[in-house]
Amino acid sequence: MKKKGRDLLTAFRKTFLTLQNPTPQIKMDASSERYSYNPVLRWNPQVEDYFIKAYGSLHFAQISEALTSHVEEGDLVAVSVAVEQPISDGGWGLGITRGTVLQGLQTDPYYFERNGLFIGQGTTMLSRAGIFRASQGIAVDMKNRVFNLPSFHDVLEGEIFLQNLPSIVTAHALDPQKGERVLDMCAAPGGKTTAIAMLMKGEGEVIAADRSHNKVMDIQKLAAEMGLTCITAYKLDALKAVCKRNGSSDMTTLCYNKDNNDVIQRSELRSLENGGSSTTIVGSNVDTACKENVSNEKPNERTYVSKADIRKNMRRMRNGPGRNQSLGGRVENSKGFLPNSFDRVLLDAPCSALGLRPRLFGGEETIETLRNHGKYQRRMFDQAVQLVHPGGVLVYSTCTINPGENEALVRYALDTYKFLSLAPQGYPCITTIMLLKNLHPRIGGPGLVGSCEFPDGYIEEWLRPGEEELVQRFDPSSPLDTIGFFIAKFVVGSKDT
Ligand SMILES: C[S@@+](CC[C@H](N)C(=O)[O-])C[C@H]1O[C@@H](n2cnc3c(N)ncnc32)[C@H](O)[C@@H]1O
Repeated sequence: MKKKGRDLLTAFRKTFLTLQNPTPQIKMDASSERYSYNPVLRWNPQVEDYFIKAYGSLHFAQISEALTSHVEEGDLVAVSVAVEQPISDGGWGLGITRGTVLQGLQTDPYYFERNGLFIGQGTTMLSRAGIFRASQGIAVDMKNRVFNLPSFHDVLEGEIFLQNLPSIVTAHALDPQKGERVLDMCAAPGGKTTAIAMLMKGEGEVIAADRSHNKVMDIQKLAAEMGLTCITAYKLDALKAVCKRNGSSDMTTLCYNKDNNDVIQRSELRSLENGGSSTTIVGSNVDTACKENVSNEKPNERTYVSKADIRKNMRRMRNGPGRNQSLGGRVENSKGFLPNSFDRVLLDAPCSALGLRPRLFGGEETIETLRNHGKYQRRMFDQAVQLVHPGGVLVYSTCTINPGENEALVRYALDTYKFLSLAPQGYPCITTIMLLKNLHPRIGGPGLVGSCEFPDGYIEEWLRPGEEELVQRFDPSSPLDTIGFFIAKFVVGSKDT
């Protein structure tokens, strides 16, 4: 292993890599000449502190990550790191990262356009999947470095998590508060879940659900890596997220009383969610609602500890919590949660992902499949809406530009659930400073008003005048240079009417 490559690995695993000379098999979307990204780094504040101390005036504040899914071993990639810039008030600012690298030859007039700091070119030693999976090895063998970058080795690993700007904005739109009970319904790999937990300063309960066992393990691993113990992850089908107690999922059942003392309220809730049983469940995750694999257990069955667990715990005691600390290979199943049992719910729905960039269209989506996404999302929304108590907040987001999955979902929601109203998402924001200061950024553009008639006569209704400014639509072709994304925030009113 070359020392240079090893030293740079940690940095480059989470650094901006873009295909510079794509292999002939890769075809770009004809309408898009460039690969562009707009990722923003979330810092663990202690690391930021350490980093600034360690590197003094260097002021690294962002490392952008934008590794296309098509990078294969042996590809030539451009590597950029975004840095903090001086701003007009004399301080340091995080200009929104633009890791934009145009494709083409060096003679291309846009060849050098990038707002990140271009640090050189290299050859990938692993595929993209390999780079993000491998815990050691060389990610990129730098062939052509512009200058010497200090090694990030052992400094940032497991401490930072990179996200697209709209994803970060989504967590801020949810605006979770300390001490609240928050559900992230389609949570894997846990990017927004961890952002939510960080906004809550680790105080409260963040429940992350996904239907995939392995993806739930990814959430657990990420939460453990980031030291976010307020996150509990479950395997759960979001289409069955509402737990039917005594055969009923009556939406008006109020399990959550805002006026009550929090502790009493939560213990009552747990009791209810465990079927009203007085059994005390010993061990972790007592907060699970209606758990399949716990609710019928006898207390003493929870005391069994496998040899593997003992070995793991010994390793942990010896090494302390590290990036490889995971909660184990077991994943808890959940049978769902009681109606009105959350302060806030995020439904970051599976979607057609037509906002992702670079988007290499394989022509796989048809009008029918796009409509099917919408139907699936509405069914999930029907569940989500039941889980938020009156006065709570529900945020719906997608990474698609398809109005049928965005504005049409909002229309459906407002027309179906009269107790829902769209909530403003914050103030216009031009720098990510607002994000870091926990202000509420409104960065995306307005939603689409009107409707669309399809050839088969089906009319898809979008937003009505006045509603467009209450949602955020991120257009990937806008100067903001983000992925395509959509965020709607609903406030839940009284469900009695
Ligand atoms: C857009 S991704 C979520 C990204 C995640 N919120 C983040 O920011 O890291 C959608 C997720 O929904 C999950 N999913 C799809 N159908 C589901 C279902 N019926 N129940 C629960 N999760 C589902 C997928 O496994 C996928 O992880």
